[in-house]
Amino acid sequence: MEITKQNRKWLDNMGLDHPIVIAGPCSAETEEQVLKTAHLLKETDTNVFRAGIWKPRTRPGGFEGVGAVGLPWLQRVREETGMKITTEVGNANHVELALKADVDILWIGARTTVNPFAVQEIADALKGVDKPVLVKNPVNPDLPLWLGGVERFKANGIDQLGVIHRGFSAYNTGHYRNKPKWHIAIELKKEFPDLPLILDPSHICGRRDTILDVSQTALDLNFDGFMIETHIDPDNAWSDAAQQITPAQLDQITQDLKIRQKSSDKESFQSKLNLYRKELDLIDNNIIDILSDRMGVAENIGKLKHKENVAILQSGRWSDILKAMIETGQSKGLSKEFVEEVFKAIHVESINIQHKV
Ligand SMILES: O=C(O)C(=O)C[C@]1(C(=O)O)C=C[C@@H](O)C=C1
Repeated sequence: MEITKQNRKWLDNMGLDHPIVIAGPCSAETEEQVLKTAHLLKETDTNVFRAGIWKPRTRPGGFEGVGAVGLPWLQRVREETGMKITTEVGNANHVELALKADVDILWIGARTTVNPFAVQEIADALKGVDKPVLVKNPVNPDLPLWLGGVERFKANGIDQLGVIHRGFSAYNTGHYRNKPKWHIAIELKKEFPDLPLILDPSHICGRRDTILDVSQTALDLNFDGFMIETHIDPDNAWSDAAQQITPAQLDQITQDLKIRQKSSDKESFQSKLNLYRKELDLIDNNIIDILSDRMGVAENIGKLKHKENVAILQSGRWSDILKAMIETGQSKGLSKEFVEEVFKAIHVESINIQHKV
C-alpha cells in the first residue's frame, strides 16, 4: 500500500498549530449532555467532536448507544460550535445513516477492524464517498490486520485516511486497560510516515490519572494528535465512566503536554547527539554479542537434555531467573515490565534453539 501526503490532506488542510484533538463523550446519552459537553469543549483545543451513537459492548444487556436519534444532536453540535463531528460506524446501515446526517469523519472501532468481512462491508458502503476514515487498531496486536483495514478503504477509492492507536487486549495488561505496545505504532510510523496516527489514551489507560503521561509518550513518538473521551459528568457516564474526563481536565492536559520539535539544527545539539548515538551503537553491539553467547549456552543445554531425554521447559528454574532478574533490574532503575518483556523473549528464543537441537 502506498500512502502519501495526499492521504493526509484532511488533516493538513485544517491548518492546526497543535496536534489534532478529537474529544467528546464515549456515548451520546441525551441531547443536553451532548450539547453541554460540546459547548465546553469549544473553549478548548478540540477540533473535532466525537460521540458514540452505536456502542459495541462486550456482553449484551449494557447500554448499546442511543442509535440514530443521536445523529441530529451531533449536527446541532456542528451548527452551534463549528467543530467537525465524528462517530463510529460498525456496519453498512450505520454508514448509510451517518452519511445521511453528513457526519464529517467516520471511525472504525477495534472490534470491527478484527473482522475483514465487516470492514469490507463498510468500505463497500463508502465507495465514492469523500470523507476521512480513521481505522482503530484491532483488539489483538496484529499490524498487518490493522493495515489491511486501511487498505480495504484505499482500494475502494477512500483516500482521506488515518489510524487510531487504542492499545491491545492482553491476558495481563498491568496498569493499562489495553497495552500500548508502542513498538507496533513505531513500526507503523516507520513504514507509513504520512499516515495520520492518532492516540486514544482513554482506551489504553482505562482510567483518568494516566492519560497525560501516555499522551506525552505519544507526542514524543510523533503522533499527530489525540482522541480523548470527555464528558460533562464523567462519574455518571452511561459507558466507560472510569476513563472519561471533564472538558476542563482535557484543557489542562492539552496545556501540560510538551510539543517537541522533530529535530534541531543547533550544532551543539547535533554533536552531542552523535556522541550519544555512537555510545548506543557500541552498547547495542555488546547486547547482540552477549545474547549470542547466551544462546550458545542454551544450545549446549539443549544437547545435554536431548541426550538424557530431559524436558526443555524447566518452569521452576525459569521462575527463579525471572524473579532474580526483575529484582536486579529494579535495583538498577529498570522497570519490572521492561525486564519481564526482555527475559520472556530471551526464554522463548532459548526454548526454540533447544527445540532445533
Ligand atoms: O536451565 C535450563 O534448563 C534451560 O534450559 C535454560 C533456560 C534459559 O534459557 O534460561 C531455558 C529453558 C528453561 O525453561 C529454563 C531456563
